[in-house]
Amino acid sequence: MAATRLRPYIKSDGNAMWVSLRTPWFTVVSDIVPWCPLVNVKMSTLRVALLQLKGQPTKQECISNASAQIRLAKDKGARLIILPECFNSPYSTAEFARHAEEIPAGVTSKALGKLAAELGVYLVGGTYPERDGTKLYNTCPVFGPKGELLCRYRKMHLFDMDIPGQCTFQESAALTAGDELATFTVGKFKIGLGICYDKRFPELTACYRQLGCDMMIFPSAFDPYTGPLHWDLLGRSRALDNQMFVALVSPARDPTTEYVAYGYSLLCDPWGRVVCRAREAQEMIITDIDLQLCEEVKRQIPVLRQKRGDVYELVAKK
Ligand SMILES: NC(=O)CCC(=O)C(=O)O
Repeated sequence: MAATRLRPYIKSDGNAMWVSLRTPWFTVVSDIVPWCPLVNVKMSTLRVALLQLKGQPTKQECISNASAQIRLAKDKGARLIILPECFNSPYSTAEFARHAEEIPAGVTSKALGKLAAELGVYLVGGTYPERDGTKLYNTCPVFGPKGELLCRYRKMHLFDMDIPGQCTFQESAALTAGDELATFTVGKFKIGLGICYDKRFPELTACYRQLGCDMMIFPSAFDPYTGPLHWDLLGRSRALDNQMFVALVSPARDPTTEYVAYGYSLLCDPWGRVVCRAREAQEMIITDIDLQLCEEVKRQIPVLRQKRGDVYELVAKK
């Protein structure tokens, strides 16, 4: 029997399927090839995994734990996989220098790049302390499916907070602040990067919106004191203001560490809804996000188009 020649067909609900080349566009349903791997894969969707990882005693163990979870995420079909802030070292100003490494020459970048290439995924490497000459940064690298470093984002707003008796942290005592936005694309998705405290600065996410991003990713290690009040609120606000998806990815909560991270990693949609959320322990949350939702919300509530550029303006200087 002669092999059937196929072409992709996108249904009105956005789902894609293969159909015979001979099939007229309007009679497609009767001619579906049932075993086709494209069936039920929406061209506008992206499967995202948020890995809420538990810290481990050594850097090598952190990398091994992350690698095992990344493999699991790939098995579940994730194309974009996100790790938390400071996933391979303690979140501590006293420890940053000891754990810092060059990016992408260091051991963590090499391991993540190799794994991204082996699995063919986009891997947002959470953050780890980066050494560049005499300077240290809190940096989020992104590796593409060929293992290449797609971009890096250096935390721009350093976490200097002092709530006596609750949380005192001075990241600026140990680190230099970055001053560049960083974006990458996965299919049709343009994605912007920030790190934890950065989400308190609405202008930053708005700048990414101006660049055309439909998703923001914030590897984070939020404090358990501010977490219950501000974590959801900030994620949802950035999503709603900018009509985009927002992923907040935390380490698992571990009460035995000096700095305790909040946990509760979550993903918000352009309506400002929390789509899925982890609890406190190590956990993977995985979901499909759909670009059409951004388009729909932008059409239905056109706040982005209705900004009054004649009265006020947001200017990205870099
Ligand atoms: N890692 C961070 O930047 C923590 C930010 C935080 O806890 C906050 O309340 O903001």
